[in-house]
Amino acid sequence: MASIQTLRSQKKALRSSILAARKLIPSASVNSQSEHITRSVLQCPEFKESESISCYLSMPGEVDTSAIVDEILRQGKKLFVPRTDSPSNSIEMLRIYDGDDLRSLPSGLWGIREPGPSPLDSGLSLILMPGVAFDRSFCRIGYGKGYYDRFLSSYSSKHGHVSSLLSYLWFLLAVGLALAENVLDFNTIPTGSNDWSVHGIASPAFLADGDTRGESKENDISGNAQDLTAYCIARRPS
Ligand SMILES: Nc1nc2c(c(=O)[nH]1)N(C=O)[C@@H](CNc1ccc(C(=O)N[C@@H](CCC(=O)O)C(=O)O)cc1)CN2
Ligand SMILES: Nc1ncnc2c1ncn2[C@@H]1O[C@H](COP(=O)(O)OP(=O)(O)OP(=O)(O)O)[C@@H](O)[C@H]1O
Repeated sequence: MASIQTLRSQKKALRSSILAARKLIPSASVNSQSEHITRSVLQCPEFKESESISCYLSMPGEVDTSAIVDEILRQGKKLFVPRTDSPSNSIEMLRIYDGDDLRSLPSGLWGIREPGPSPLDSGLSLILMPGVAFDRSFCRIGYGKGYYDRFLSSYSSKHGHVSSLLSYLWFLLAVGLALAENVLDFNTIPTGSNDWSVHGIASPAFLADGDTRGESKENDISGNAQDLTAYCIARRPS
C-alpha cells in the first residue's frame, strides 16, 4: 500500500491536472451537461423516494446544481447544503427552507454561498456530491480538504448504527455529479482508508459513445436504453 505521503502527492498531481483541464471546458458544454445530469437526477428513483436531500451549491466549472436545488424545494423535500468550518476542516449540512432563504445566502469560505447557523441535518437519504473527479470504480477525489470524507465518517458514526434487530438507520446514498471529462477510467484515483466511494455517479460519461444527447443508444450500465434521461446514472454494483 502506498505511504500517506505518496498518496497525498499522487492525489495532488491528479487534482491539479484535472483542475487545469477543467478550465478549458467551454461553459456551453458545462451548461448542457448540467441540464442532462439534472434531468437524470430528477427522475431517478433515489431522488423521487428521498424526502431529505443534501446538494452542494455549485461553483463555476462544477456541474450546475441550481435547477436541482430549486426542484428539491419546489417538491417540498428538505434541502440541506454544506457549510464549511475552517479550523476543523469539517462541513455540516444545514437546512435551506425556501427560495428566499437560498437567494439570500452570503458567500462563505471559498466564495461558495453558504447558510448561517440553522438546524443540523438528520435523516438525510441522498447526498449529491461535488468532486474534482470520479473514476469508474466509484472513487472520488475532491479539492483536497477531506470535507466530504470527514462528513460521511461522522454522519455514519452518528446515524449508521443498527437501531434494532430489523431496522438500519444507514440509508444515506451518495451520488456524485460529474462532467464527462471528469469521469476517469477504472482504478485511476488513488485512495486511502479515509476515502469514501460513492454509490452512484450521474454523468454524461455513462452515455454510450459519449453522446450527451442520449439518443437511442444502448447503455450497459443502467440497462435502460428506453429512458433517455435515466441512463446517465451509473450505480455501483451492490
Ligand atoms: N460547490 C461546492 N461546494 C462545496 C464543496 C465543493 O467541492 N463544491 N466542498 C467539497 O469539499 C466543500 C468546500 N470545499 C472546498 C475546498 C477547497 C476549495 C479550493 O481550494 N478552491 C480553490 C479553487 C480551486 C480551483 O477551481 O482551481 C480556491 O478557492 O483557490 C474549494 C472548496 C463544501 N462545499
Ligand atoms: N474521516 C477523516 N478523518 C480524518 N482525516 C480525514 C478524514 N477524511 C479525510 N481526511 C484527511 O483530509 C485530507 C484531505 O483528504 P483528501 O485528499 O481525500 O480530500 P478530498 O476528498 O480530495 O477533498 P474534499 O472532500 O474536501 O472535496 C487528507 O489528509 C485526509 O487524510
